[in-house]
Amino acid sequence: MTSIQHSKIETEFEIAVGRAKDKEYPILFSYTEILNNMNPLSFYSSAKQLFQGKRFFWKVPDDETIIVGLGSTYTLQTSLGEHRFETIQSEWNDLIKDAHIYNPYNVQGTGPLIFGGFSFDPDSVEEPEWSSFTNALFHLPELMLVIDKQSSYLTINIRCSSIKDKDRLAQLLRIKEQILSSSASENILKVDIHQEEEVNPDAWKKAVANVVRLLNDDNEVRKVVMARKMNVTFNGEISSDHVLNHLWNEQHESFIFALEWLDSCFTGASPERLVKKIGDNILSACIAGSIKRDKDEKKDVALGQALLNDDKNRQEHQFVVSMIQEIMNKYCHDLEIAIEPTLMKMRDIQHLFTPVKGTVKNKNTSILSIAKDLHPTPAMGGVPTTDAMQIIREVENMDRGFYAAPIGWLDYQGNGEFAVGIRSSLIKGKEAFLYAGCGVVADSIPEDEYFETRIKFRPMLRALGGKQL
Ligand SMILES: C=C(O[C@H]1C=CC=C(C(=O)O)[C@@H]1O)C(=O)O
Repeated sequence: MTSIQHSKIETEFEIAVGRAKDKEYPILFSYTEILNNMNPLSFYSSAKQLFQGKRFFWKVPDDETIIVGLGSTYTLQTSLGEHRFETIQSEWNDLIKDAHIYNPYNVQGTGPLIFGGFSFDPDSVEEPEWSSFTNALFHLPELMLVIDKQSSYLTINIRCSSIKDKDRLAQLLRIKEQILSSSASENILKVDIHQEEEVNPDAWKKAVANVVRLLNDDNEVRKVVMARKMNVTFNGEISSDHVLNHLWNEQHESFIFALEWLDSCFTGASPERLVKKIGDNILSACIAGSIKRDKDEKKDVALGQALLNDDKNRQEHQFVVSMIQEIMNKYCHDLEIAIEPTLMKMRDIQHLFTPVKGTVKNKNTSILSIAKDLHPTPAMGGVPTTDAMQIIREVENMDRGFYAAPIGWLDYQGNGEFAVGIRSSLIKGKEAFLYAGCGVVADSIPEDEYFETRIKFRPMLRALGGKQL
């Protein structure tokens, strides 16, 4: 940054401090500038010692938007389950209400933005690995890189109350210079797997069989998504840096995310967008119904055709379409939902996919309201939702934590995007906890569902250096 730009940021900072003094409470100062090209993984890794525990990474399919955050000038969180979406929205509104924002670029993601996620079920019994995560957790980063269609932008955020906070600004500017001049990237797996363990697979298959029985006996409950866990231990501390590198190299079609919090990192490569809101435009996606891939192209096409024509998978998928359609109709006009699903092909698996598009009826609708109403879709919970959630609590015997729940960002202009945190794991010290689930309906076969979840573990397991299941 040149000295002229330095003085510009200082001038803007002083305006923010002046406002904080007038208001007699801290004010958010946010300053965005354009950068020369910056490798997002280097950005994530380069100031690791300073920011570890408070970093995030977000990349959408085909690399169109990448957002990387370092540090947290403010952490928004709530341990309460009730009103957690509203709590985050109102805290965020309070933060940006009087903010002093310098952002001359009309580019998605630039300017102040919070990144984070929610737990799947606030009423589930907490397991120790998730103890530091609350029911909603978002970072407002101190330094943030946004890459949008090849251009890079840097946003600095500071909550300031007096001119003394200029020291933090000076520090962040120094750190920024160091980051921009370094080319740190940690792409080599430095630790080895000590042990890989699928947690109680036989008990899980029995639980699936019990749920299938229940679905056949009960006229009300139609679908329950059942998930299971793998525990992987390493001979050293595992870091999200190299895991992200692997995911990026291998999962181009996915949303790649990492949310660090203290000693843990929730990370994954999800195919599934929950909701995106840019201006008045809303996007969502119905993804449910799965089959494996085959290296032989002809066999792969045949598998895809079999999936498209399979009644059980079409039923699983239709539950998701109906629910998302109902919710989106509440918020949107001009709703467009394809009549027939198509195939979404990922490296390890293919899914039935129906895209959803609409225009928001009320300009002031918060993306968090839509996310709240959509969560959990029948691709993550079941039908009807309340019964399915209760069954999951009773039979799954596991704390899903942030797995299968909304993860993503929202900005100061009401834009944002959330995916569902599947194909994911929680990394903590020398351990990683991997999660995978599948839709169980009346004619599900437990052994097939078990095999499907094995496939769904693969992207994460490979990124961690594990043996192919
Ligand atoms: C719950 C998961 O997948 C969901 C998303 C796509 C397809 C699914 C299925 O075919 O069952 C699941 O509903 C998971 O990957 O852990």
